[in-house]
Amino acid sequence: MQATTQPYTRDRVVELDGVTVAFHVQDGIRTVLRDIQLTVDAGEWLAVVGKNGSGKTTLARVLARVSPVSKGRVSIDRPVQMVFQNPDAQIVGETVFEDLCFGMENFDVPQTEMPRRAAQAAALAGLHVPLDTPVEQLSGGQKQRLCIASAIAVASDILVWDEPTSMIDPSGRRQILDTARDLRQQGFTIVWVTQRMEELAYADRVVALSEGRIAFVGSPGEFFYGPAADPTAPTGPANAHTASEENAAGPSPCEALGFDAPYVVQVARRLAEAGVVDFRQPILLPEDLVRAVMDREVVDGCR
Ligand SMILES: Nc1ncnc2c1ncn2[C@@H]1O[C@H](COP(=O)(O)OP(=O)(O)OP(=O)(O)O)[C@@H](O)[C@H]1O
Repeated sequence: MQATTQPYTRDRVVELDGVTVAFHVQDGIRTVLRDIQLTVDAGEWLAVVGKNGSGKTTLARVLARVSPVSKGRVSIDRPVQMVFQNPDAQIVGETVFEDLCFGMENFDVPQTEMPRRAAQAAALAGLHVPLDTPVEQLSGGQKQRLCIASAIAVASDILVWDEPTSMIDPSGRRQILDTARDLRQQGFTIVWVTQRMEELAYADRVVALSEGRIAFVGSPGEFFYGPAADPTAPTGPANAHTASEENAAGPSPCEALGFDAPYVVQVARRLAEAGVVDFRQPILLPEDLVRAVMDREVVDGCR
């Protein structure tokens, strides 16, 4: 099974045209983003990766309209909210309800509308606690969900997540990813900034930044296996495993940019090189690999 089988509509909700962001620093001007051309479609999951300092957070802030640009055009047709790394830096209320109301007040949501919206947003974000729960009683994962609920409560359906899993444990990470996947299923547009390669499996597209420029745009399969691994490429799915073998010889875009591919991708590529598995779709998740191995028609030594 592919990780990204869910179709998304092709209505463009974000367009960056020639965006450059530069800051005045002590010894002159520092250009952090250079000539960025980027679109985001409604309902899409766009992952943004890059090394430290490559400009990911700045790009996220431009998308959320909290960072001005020095040059270029930003077109965004609806509210965008950010979900940050550190929930404590984002939470201002003493209770869940108070925190949700704070954001809604800033967006002029009528008082009478707030309880309904708060309850709905908390449920969508998977925050299943009474709304009068003190924030200090929430776990790290629940605080993240509160930040997500705050974003949803102000009627934003474009959520920009800036390394949301970087400060939480693996099980909390899994839950946040699942919440994002649920939201995407319900039509939310997700921009997911991360340095964790295994999280790219859930994206429709990956944008890789290097020194403030876009160094790669394509599917997660292309990112990890090379362009010919994309089943929609002209060679077609039937030839995809051959293409994967061809690509296996050279570095993938992921490797060329200095990242280690997720373990499952490394194993899949080795199995393909050894001729153990003919995968016709890029393997992105452990369950995809297990299925590809189970589905092979002939297993050496088991004829
Ligand atoms: N307001 C600012 N003034 C000057 N330099 C800045 C400013 N904001 C960001 N930078 C610099 O721009 C570069 C890119 O920063 P940014 O936070 O966008 O990168 P990043 O890819 O998100 O990095 P990380 O993964 O470390 O968070 C960094 O070198 C940073 O120091």
